[in-house]
Amino acid sequence: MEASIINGTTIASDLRTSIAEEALSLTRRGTQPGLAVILVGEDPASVSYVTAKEKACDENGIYSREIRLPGDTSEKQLLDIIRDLNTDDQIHGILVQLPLPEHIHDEHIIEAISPEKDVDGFHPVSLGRMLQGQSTFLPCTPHGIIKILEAIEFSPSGKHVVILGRSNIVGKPLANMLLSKGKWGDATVTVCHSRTPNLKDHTIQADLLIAAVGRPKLVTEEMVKPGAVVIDVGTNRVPDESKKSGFRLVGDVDFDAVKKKAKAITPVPRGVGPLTITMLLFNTVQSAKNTLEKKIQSSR
Ligand SMILES: Nc1nc(=O)c2c([nH]1)NC[C@@H]1CN(c3ccc(C(=O)N[C@@H](CCC(=O)O)C(=O)O)cc3)C=[N+]21
Repeated sequence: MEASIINGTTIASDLRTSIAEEALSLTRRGTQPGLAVILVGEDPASVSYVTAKEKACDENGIYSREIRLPGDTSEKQLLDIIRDLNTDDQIHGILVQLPLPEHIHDEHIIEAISPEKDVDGFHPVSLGRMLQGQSTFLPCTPHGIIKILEAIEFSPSGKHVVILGRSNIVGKPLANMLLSKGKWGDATVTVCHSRTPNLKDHTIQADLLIAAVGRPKLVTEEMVKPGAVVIDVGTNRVPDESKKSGFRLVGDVDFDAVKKKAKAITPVPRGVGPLTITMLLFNTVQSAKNTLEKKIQSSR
């Protein structure tokens, strides 16, 4: 039997309905959630992601402020802008689109964002809180993957999950979430990476296989256990002359072959991507809620 194709767009739009309701309710109470998106340079992929994030804000009643800076912006200039946003009452979330130009250190920028506005969940404070199971902003892509698992009613508890990729934004935080105690954790987790020999020996054991490495068709049919759930986080742009844009988006999984073997699989596009943006909206609304809560506390 062929795998069911998980529709990320549908799952995302269901979640966005309640996010938009919360945003409206906060707005009525005088605190419209606001997101600042900073883009340095003109990388076409980054430009299109940033545009998608702003559109999603508009559609769900979240104020968005786009800050586009030239590619030769200095680290100091960028840090000054972040410091202003940290104390800006209209802004509850700050997102600096990665990757940044070579001359800017990602870590310096991420650490300058107030953890209270770190809606990407990349700040060391956010990651530390997550590691200890404290409440915090969860990184959007791993959190989105958990939402997909909830939607398809796949509980990772007691299952063997194999993650391909050890990035700070997907592989590492996701491994931690699936490992943590509770319904959407309690998994046995294996993390593989570019130095793992014999990948297939690991992937073939996976009840849940998650590919987040950025290599088209890395995951082939023979690497997948029959009946596994496969989540494809890859967003690789490959040249395609038949497209107006000149490229096509593909994941890390050989979709057409693997769908014959898996129980369920996410496509690219319209798989994980829409959930990533949704969880960014979720965190921004949560941050506005925290702000309002503090306002109420201090006026008592
Ligand atoms: N500070 C920061 N935070 C991020 O969250 C962040 C980042 N930097 N840098 C780049 C990556 C990538 N990323 C995506 C978000 C949405 C889609 C998405 O919605 N994709 C659509 C299609 C998009 C298209 O067609 O171009 C889909 O898969 O259906 C993809 C990728 C967020 N990132």
